[in-house]
Amino acid sequence: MIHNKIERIHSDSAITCKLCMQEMETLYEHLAMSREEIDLLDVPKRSFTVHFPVRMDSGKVKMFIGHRVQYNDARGPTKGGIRYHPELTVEYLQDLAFLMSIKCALVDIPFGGAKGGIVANTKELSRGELERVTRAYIREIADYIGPFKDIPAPDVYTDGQIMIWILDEFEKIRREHTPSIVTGKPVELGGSHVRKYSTSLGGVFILEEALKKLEIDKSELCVAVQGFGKVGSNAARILYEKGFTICAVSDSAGGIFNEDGLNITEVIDHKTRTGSVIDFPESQNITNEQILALDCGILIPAALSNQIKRENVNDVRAKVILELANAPITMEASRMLIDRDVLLIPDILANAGGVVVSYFEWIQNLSQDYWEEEKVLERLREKMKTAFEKVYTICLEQNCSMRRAALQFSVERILYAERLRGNL
Ligand SMILES: NC(=O)c1ccc[n+]([C@@H]2O[C@H](COP(=O)([O-])OP(=O)(O)OC[C@H]3O[C@@H](n4cnc5c(N)ncnc54)[C@H](O)[C@@H]3O)[C@@H](O)[C@H]2O)c1
Repeated sequence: MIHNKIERIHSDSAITCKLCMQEMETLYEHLAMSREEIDLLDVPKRSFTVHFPVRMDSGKVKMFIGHRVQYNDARGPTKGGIRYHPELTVEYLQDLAFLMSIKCALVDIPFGGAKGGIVANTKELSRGELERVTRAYIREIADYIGPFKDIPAPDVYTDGQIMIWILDEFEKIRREHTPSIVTGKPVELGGSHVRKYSTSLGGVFILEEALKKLEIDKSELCVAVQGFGKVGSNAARILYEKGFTICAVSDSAGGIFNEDGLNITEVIDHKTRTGSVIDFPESQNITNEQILALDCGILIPAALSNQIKRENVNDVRAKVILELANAPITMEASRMLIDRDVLLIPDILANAGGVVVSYFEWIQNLSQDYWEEEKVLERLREKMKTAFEKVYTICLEQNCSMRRAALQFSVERILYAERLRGNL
């Protein structure tokens, strides 16, 4: 079950990459980029594969494959997750690392993009094997990572515990404490407050900015959230606490609707008790197709990719869509929504809050000055607000979609850094 979910999230990122790569090709033409500029952006700076033996619980030794891609470091050390997946390929990691470069530039944090991982099915590893595989991988790549070279983070099927094994192995090799080598650590060992809900909160800040631009008061619209996992439930909770009316939420079993609003604190309790949001008292059960078609004003897809497509796009009635999931809307459906003047806030902007708080964790580790939750919140708000302003301005000036504006803005920032360095 868990593994199926991981497969889906893995393929979600593949779809995001594909969509962005398609959009990039039209962007190259739009910006009339030179051959040198395209060539420089087209390839990762460093991309490598390591092979290493690990002793399994059976006593036998098994060979594993690991990859790491450091895409573009013009703006700073590279940053990106480590995922464990049986179908991981270096080509796919290159696309993901490129997207990380774009996201970091978009929210103006001084990092380039990276991505890496191990070809492994974690379902088939014991905890001890998982630890030995992680440590062996880090020994192989230790010369190429570091707080000012490349900083890993959690991704699909890796978590805070794995980050701590990475930290510990790296510190053993270096023989000194280096908490800034990795982000996504538990707060007790150098992690940052807010990290657990940073993606959702970053998206909420962006949504608030969008509503200001549209001169819409939160009391005028209600919100529907598709997906009630880490990202969706935190987004619903934060919006509810801020006084938004959340009229519908859903998970893989289905959704619930109450036009007067749901008490999200109680919905979270109900889901913890029963395993799903459905059958919540004082609400009507609906399907996942129906939630997308509600007359809700604000729609937040926070589940899987490809949820809104040609077949159902005409049913969508929201005025604002915040893409917290990766690639929840196909390119064709996106165009149709934009033609209908729906404000579509793209995933690369809407869900960038996670990497911003990773950056804050890195700063706190380097300075050994740990921030209160309030300070993290304020600084996250500032970063997201600034990124939104820049993207929205381009969008208005060039009459283009927010996705195009976001990609354009990031690419121009990266190319500018390359020019300053004399690489162009
Ligand atoms: N976790 C992060 O920080 C992060 C960052 C960036 C992007 N994302 C993206 O956000 C999305 C959600 O990630 P998450 O970490 O919350 O995952 P999660 O596994 O915690 O939650 C996924 C939720 O979607 C629900 N779901 C599954 N199938 C569904 C369906 N057909 N209809 C409606 N709901 C369905 C599940 O029941 C669950 O509630 C993914 O696209 C992920 O790539 C997550």
